[in-house]
Amino acid sequence: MAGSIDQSLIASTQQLKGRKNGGKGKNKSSTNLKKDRKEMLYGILNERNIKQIQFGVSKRFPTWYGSAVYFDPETKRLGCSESKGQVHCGSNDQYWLDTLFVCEYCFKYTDDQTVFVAHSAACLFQKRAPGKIKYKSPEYTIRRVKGSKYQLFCQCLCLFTKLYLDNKSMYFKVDHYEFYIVYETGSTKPMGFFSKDLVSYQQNNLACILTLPPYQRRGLGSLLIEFSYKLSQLEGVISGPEVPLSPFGLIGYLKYWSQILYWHLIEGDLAHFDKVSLEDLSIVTGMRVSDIILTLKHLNCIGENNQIYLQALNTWFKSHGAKGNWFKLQDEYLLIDD
Ligand SMILES: CC(=O)SCCNC(=O)CCNC(=O)[C@H](O)C(C)(C)COP(=O)(O)OP(=O)(O)OC[C@H]1O[C@@H](n2cnc3c(N)ncnc32)[C@H](O)[C@@H]1OP(=O)(O)O
Repeated sequence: MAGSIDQSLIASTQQLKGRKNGGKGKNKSSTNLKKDRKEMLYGILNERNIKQIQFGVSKRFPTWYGSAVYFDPETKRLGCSESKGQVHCGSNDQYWLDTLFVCEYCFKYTDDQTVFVAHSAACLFQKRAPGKIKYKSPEYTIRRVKGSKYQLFCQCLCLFTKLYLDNKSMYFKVDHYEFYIVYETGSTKPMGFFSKDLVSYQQNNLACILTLPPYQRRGLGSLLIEFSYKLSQLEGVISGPEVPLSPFGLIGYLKYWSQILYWHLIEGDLAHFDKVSLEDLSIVTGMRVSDIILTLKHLNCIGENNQIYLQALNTWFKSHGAKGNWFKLQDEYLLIDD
């Protein structure tokens, strides 16, 4: 049964590769052909085409964005066109599919509920999550999953992510990425992740981050961002996320960066300095100077000549009541030995 889910994915991957390597489009102008290819490759769609996700047996939620990558472009059917699943909407309808069933352990997908139920009961990742534990507190565990080792898992995760993130489009070439996946300690259900490009020329510490919709606004995004900085600091690099950030990415990062800057300037190691430069802040926090400036501007705490207004920073923090609970990550639970 699980094999049927695999076939679905593999079929759509092959179709995509076929397009990338030449496609068909015999009578189309080269501009249209280029546009078609790009859309196929990145799954770009202007509107949502899958109405909702059945995630595991008990969670159901809407998609945020469309993605063509799951589908055969001609039939708009999932993966290969032999699917016996749902009747797909007509070409005038917004939705190509009403419900995509996604395994909450491995992210394999199908449009056939029977296949899904059988797979859910047998999924190997339900018993044992992939990858190596890099952080384990009583509350949360973060595992590093190498794209080169768990290719299908990472590809399925990337495909799923596209439904919640418009501006990132890496699905199949996962070999050069590592994925850091957060679980509740003792559970094998992924709650969120970030990916990291192993050959990032900009030395980004994070390529893409997603907290799965049922688990958002619990501090997991902040935990993962903090972990990404911990990794880059251990590597001895000043770093930050790949840009552009999505609107939610920007909100999340600004909140995290504001807290970090506040802590270092008001409570931490820089609190007793008379004068602090942006470079000092960058060294201490591991943040890029550009991200520090962006954050201080957002907080209205930076003047001409990059002078930092500590009083304004204090006022901002008092009004936002974010005292205490500065760091979500606890160093004693880190398991980073390689
Ligand atoms: C480099 C990149 O990858 S950019 C792409 C970022 N990813 C995405 O846009 C994918 C879809 N979005 C998400 O997955 C999530 O919204 C994330 C990853 C951005 C944040 O994940 P979460 O686990 O919800 O973050 P967390 O709970 O730590 O929230 C951090 C802060 O972000 C802000 N925030 C997060 N979600 C929202 C929201 N829906 N509305 C308003 N503010 C929000 C809040 O300030 C929040 O703090 P608070 O809850 O104390 O007020």
